[in-house]
Amino acid sequence: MTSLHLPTVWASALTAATIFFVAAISRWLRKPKSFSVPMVGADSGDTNALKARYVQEADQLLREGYEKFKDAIFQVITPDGPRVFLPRKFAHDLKDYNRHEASGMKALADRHIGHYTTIDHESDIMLGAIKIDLNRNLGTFVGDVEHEVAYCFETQFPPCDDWTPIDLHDKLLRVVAQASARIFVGYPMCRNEEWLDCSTKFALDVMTGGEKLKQWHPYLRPIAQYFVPEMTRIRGDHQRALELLLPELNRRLAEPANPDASPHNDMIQWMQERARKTGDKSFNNKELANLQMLTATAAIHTTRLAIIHALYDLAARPEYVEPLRNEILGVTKDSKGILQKQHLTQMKMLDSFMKESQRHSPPSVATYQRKAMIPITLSNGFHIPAGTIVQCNTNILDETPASWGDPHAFDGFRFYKLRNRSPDDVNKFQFASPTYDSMQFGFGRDACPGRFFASNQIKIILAYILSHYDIKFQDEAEERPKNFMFEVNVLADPTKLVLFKKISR
Ligand code: HEM
Repeated sequence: MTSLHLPTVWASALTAATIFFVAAISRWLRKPKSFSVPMVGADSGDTNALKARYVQEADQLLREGYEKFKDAIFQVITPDGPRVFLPRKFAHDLKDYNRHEASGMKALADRHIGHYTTIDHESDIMLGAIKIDLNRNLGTFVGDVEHEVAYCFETQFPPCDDWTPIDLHDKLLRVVAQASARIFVGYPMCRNEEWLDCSTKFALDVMTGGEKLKQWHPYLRPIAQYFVPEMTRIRGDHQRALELLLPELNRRLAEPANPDASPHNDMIQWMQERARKTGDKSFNNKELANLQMLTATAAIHTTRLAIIHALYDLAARPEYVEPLRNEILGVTKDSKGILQKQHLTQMKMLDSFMKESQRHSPPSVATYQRKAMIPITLSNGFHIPAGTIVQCNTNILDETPASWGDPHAFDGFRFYKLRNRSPDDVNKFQFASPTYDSMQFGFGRDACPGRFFASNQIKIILAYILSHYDIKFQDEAEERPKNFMFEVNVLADPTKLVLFKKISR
């Protein structure tokens, strides 16, 4: 017996020793390049402690940078080396460069070592389908999404006849994924369990796999990727997505051609039409499946997080429930509770609450990040060499304009009041309006193209919850749970449960 197992034991020991040895060399080989700007926390002199602080409390480091250096550019030590943070005003300089000169997508891809995690894939077809087709059709599928949301709550949520604890991270992942899939891949694919599983897990594999692979020196990553399980899964996810989509694509192919109108109005259709019109020869079913995964990755987790933040804010501030519920009932009263596009536009209090929630809990404290694809010189003379990633310090609440009121208070109807100030302000303060003072969706021509869709999805889901459930924390006096940071990303506390109870009618 023992002799039979010896080779296995030796092989495992050798593999472990090799991994340890290669990882040690990997750390030793890494020589971070510094920039000639002041560094936050330099006086502490403890580089490892600074790196750990960046991972767990980047928001505080950026605040320290803001307080110490105010209008000046500074750098922060991170596990990936020093990173340059620009005061928010430099977003004005950067927005004049096009996406091939200063790229948000490339910055994101680099962050998650997109060459390996497969997200370094910029596609005009995908961007066009989101920026143009999705936004143009927003009004037409409010009812479809609402229907899918209702179906999801009926099938995925417990009855909630009495107060029932709900893990929002888990349940809302399903609701958002399915409601988004209704528009991305259409019905009945949006109810395909395997598709939902594949399209939601892919993003998690990209995040986790990327972080694990980043521990290795770039020279070693081509080999190290085979030691990271998530990297293997990512390769499998693409194949699985294609296999799952194929029956749907073949079913559509077999349908009789309709020269007047396609029976489908979804992202599959828009992507295929764009490829046909542009004659893009590289577009095939495999590429379509990849683009669907990328779209889901950009859409689902961001939207889910915004809803969780809003529900935490609502559970901690129950005084907002009644006015919001009244607004929803009021705007839908003539349509027997069935939502239409104009109802979403009319939900101005809800829109304001969402925006205030996002102001306090943005997706990231540095939402404006760009990779310089060419050398760039900022208006103060600071030179950004090609290949460098810079980001703006976009979430310093003290920089809020004085006319917005107390910058640190949570005022759920802050933007509702601002919108009512004058006709010019009606659009400026909407949830989906990125401005210099409100960069949660980025800024300029490359600001998030999915923000209008996200705004609708969030409203539909929150309106459903407010109309069907009461919600509260276990301990009613409980404060809003503190957010967690992972580097510059702001995450909602994943341990917190919210109690739901069906409203009796
Ligand atoms: C609450 C939900 C969402 C938030 C907070 C969010 C946030 C962001 C941010 C901050 C950016 C970077 C913008 C910049 O650097 O200027 C971005 C880019 C992007 N988002 Fe979103 N997003 C959300 C939902 C969505 C949805 C639903 C989709 C797809 C339907 C989407 C697709 C994209 C794409 C494709 C980009 C890259 C745009 C480009 O580089 O031109 N996002 N998003």
